[in-house]
Amino acid sequence: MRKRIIAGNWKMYKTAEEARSFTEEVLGKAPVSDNLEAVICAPALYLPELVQLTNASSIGIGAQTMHEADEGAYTGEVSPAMLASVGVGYVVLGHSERRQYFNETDAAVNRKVHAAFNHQLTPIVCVGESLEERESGKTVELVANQVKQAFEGISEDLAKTAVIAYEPIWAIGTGKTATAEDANEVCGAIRATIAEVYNADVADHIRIQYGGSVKPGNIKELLSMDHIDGALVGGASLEPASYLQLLEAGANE
Ligand SMILES: O=C(CO)COP(=O)(O)O
Repeated sequence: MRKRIIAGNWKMYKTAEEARSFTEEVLGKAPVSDNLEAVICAPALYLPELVQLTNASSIGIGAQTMHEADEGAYTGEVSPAMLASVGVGYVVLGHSERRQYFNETDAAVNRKVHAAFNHQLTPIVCVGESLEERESGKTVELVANQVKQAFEGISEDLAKTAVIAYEPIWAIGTGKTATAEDANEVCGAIRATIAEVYNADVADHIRIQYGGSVKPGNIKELLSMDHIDGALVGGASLEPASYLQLLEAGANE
C-alpha cells in the first residue's frame, strides 16, 4: 500500500510572520497517521525556521525549486547541498510555473532529479499538459515523455522513492479541476510509463499526486481513485483551516 502524500505549495506567498504563525497553528492539529505524509513547500527563505518548528512533528518541509549544482557562481540560486544542510526533505522540481517563467527544460529537470537524490532529497517531479495540448489529444503522450525524460538515468531503487505530481496547467489556480476520472486516467498512464521504463514493482511503489485547484471539497473524490496517491496544493494550502482539512481527508479516506 502506498503512503499518501499531501503537499502544500505556498509559491511566492506569505511574509515570515505569516509563515511562522501558519506553521505554529497547524503543528498541534495536523493528523498523525501511518497512511499520510504531510509536507509544506515554502519559499527558500523560510525553510530553516520551518524545519526547526516542525522538527518533532509529522510535517515535512520542502523547497519549491533548486539549482542542480552543489555550489558555484550562480548568483541568487539555492543548491541541493544547502537544502539538505538545513534539514529540508523534499523539493518540487519542474513545476509548470518554473518551466513557463524560468525556462526550465526536461533536461534541466532530469539533472535536478539526479542532484536531489545525490543529497537525499525526495523530488516531487511535476508534469502536465496545457489546455491546447489536452484539446489536441496529446496529454498522455506529452506527460509520458516528460516522465521518461525526468527519470533518465535514475536507478530503480531511487525511482521507487520519488513522487510525481500530475498538474494539468489549465487546472492550476483556475478553479477548474480535472474530473477525478480524467486525473486518474493520466495518473494511471504515468504509472504505466514507469512500469515500461522500470518494472511493475517500481510502478507499484512510486507515488503520484494530482495538483490543480484541489480543495477540501474535491480532495476526497480525487483520493478515492486507484492511481492518485495524494495532492500538490497551491491556493487551498495557504490557510491553516483548509490545509488541515486536506490532511484530514488524506488521513481518513
Ligand atoms: O500549482 C499548484 C500546486 O503546485 C496548484 O495550484 P492551485 O491548487 O492553486 O491550483
